[in-house]
Amino acid sequence: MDFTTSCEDTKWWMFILPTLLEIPRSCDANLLLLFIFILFLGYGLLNWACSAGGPAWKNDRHRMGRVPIPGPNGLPFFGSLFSLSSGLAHRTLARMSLSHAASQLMAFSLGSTPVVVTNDTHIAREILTSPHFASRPIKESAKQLMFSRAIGFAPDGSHWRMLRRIASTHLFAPKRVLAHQGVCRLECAAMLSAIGEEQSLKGFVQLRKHLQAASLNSIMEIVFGKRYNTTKHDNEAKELNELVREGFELLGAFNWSDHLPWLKYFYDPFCIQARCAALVPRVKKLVKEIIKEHRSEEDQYKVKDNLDFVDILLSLEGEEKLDEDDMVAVLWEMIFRGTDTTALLTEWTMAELILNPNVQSKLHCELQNIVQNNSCGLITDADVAKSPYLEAVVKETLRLHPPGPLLSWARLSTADVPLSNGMVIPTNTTAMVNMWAITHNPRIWEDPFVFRPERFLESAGGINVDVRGSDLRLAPFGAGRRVCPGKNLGLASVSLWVANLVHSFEWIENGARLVDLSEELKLSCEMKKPLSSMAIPRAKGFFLD
Ligand code: HEM
Repeated sequence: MDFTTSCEDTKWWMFILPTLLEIPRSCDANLLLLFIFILFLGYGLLNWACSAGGPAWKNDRHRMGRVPIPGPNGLPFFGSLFSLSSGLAHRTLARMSLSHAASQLMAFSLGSTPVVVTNDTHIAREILTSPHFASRPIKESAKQLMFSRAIGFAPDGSHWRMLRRIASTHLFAPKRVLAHQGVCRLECAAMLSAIGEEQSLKGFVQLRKHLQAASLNSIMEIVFGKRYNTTKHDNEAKELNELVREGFELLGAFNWSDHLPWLKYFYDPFCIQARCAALVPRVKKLVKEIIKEHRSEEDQYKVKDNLDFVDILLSLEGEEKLDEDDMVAVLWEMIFRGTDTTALLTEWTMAELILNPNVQSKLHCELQNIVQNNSCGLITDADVAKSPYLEAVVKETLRLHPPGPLLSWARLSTADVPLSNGMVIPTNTTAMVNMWAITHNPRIWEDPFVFRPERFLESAGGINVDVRGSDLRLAPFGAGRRVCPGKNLGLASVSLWVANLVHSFEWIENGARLVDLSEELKLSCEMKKPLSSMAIPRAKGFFLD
């Protein structure tokens, strides 16, 4: 059936509708309103009925290429909003793609937002590396929380390129990541000590809060040059913790009015606008205070050898010089992005190691062999680099539990983009890559739901996959020019922490609270039930100094 013709053929009804309804000239306001409503409804129903992909794909936008993009119609006006506003969107989308035979590309509507999603490595590469997908759609909360001025949401252009260059050179370059490892090691030692204490006091450990404290402290030291004691009563640390948590909640919340713009005048169930408006002045106050402290030591950053990111931003000259609000946005984003992902990836890894004690013992053995002659007790970055099994364990966790199953932040097309499969993604379309569906595809990964690090060990017949964006079978950090700039820092921190956690303790399932791998999708995908486990010290005392 040709939908185009049927659509055009039916539209003439809208023009004779008033005659059919025989509206008298003197109709009262109520009748007029009813008439407008019927017209609106009729128009919505027509658009919905005629477009694969739902109401946002009206005017046959899904048919712009040689091959039309398949997808569900969803509901009139709302499209697939109800299916995707809660729960695990990556799993729902994977199911929807399957039922519409749309694994290469599926079109759907989130209210008035046209969206495509792919589960295919080739199409994913085309989207992620296309210069016409180098911008992102921005949520209202992200805009209000100043993220449009920072790297993650800044539109493709000279400002974004400059920010990225500054961050890549001064924060994420391999030399800088190596320099940051001293900080991560310090935080790691403090974390091990706190874990040992909790185990001896309670007989079990709730790991998440230790990981969150370690990652927040590390990133604070790298970015602000400040070390907080989040476990003690430090008011600034408490305030910072609250700001980060509130920000996560606001950015992670599904905001209906992002997709139904008219709704913001009537309905804001999570009070997102009001909460953002209350959060921004608190963030500005805290970050500006830190900038002020750095300014008062201005001549020092010219002679300090280990500069933090505030020092770097303050030292910029000429066209690179940022105004204070831009600096606040960039610094705030780094704290934000650097805290959550590393902590939750470490938690997932430890959960898998507890459920797979044979993998944990094998990893422990390898680490033991590496650090035989190491007297300091802690595993160092140099040791980590010698452990292929550790690398395989982290990769396997990234495959089974990618922290951003839909690559966290989507992309936006800035032109009509023809794909190699004959489909065309029209301009102004939100594009997502379902990395979770790719990493669980049985045609790509044997036994995709089984935790088996050996699949990444060449010595055991496995494959060597680069997770940094060049191989789309496993690209948890995205790919292309907007690939995660913090990937090396993230991987280095997670590897160091996992190595030390396993080297210092034997992790055993807590009989009273079994490990539950249920997911919860917020800004990132985390364990729904925080991990609780027994951590039995392997050697007495060294981490309690
Ligand atoms: C395990 C750790 C991490 C994971 C899994 C992760 C994942 C991601 C993903 C999937 C993206 C989107 C990429 C794309 O669109 O192609 C991203 C972007 C980004 N990430 Fe990460 N990330 C991690 C750690 C970090 C860290 C430690 C930082 C900074 C301290 C960071 C900063 C950023 C920034 C600034 C962007 C936006 C880049 C842009 O739009 O140009 N990430 N990350």
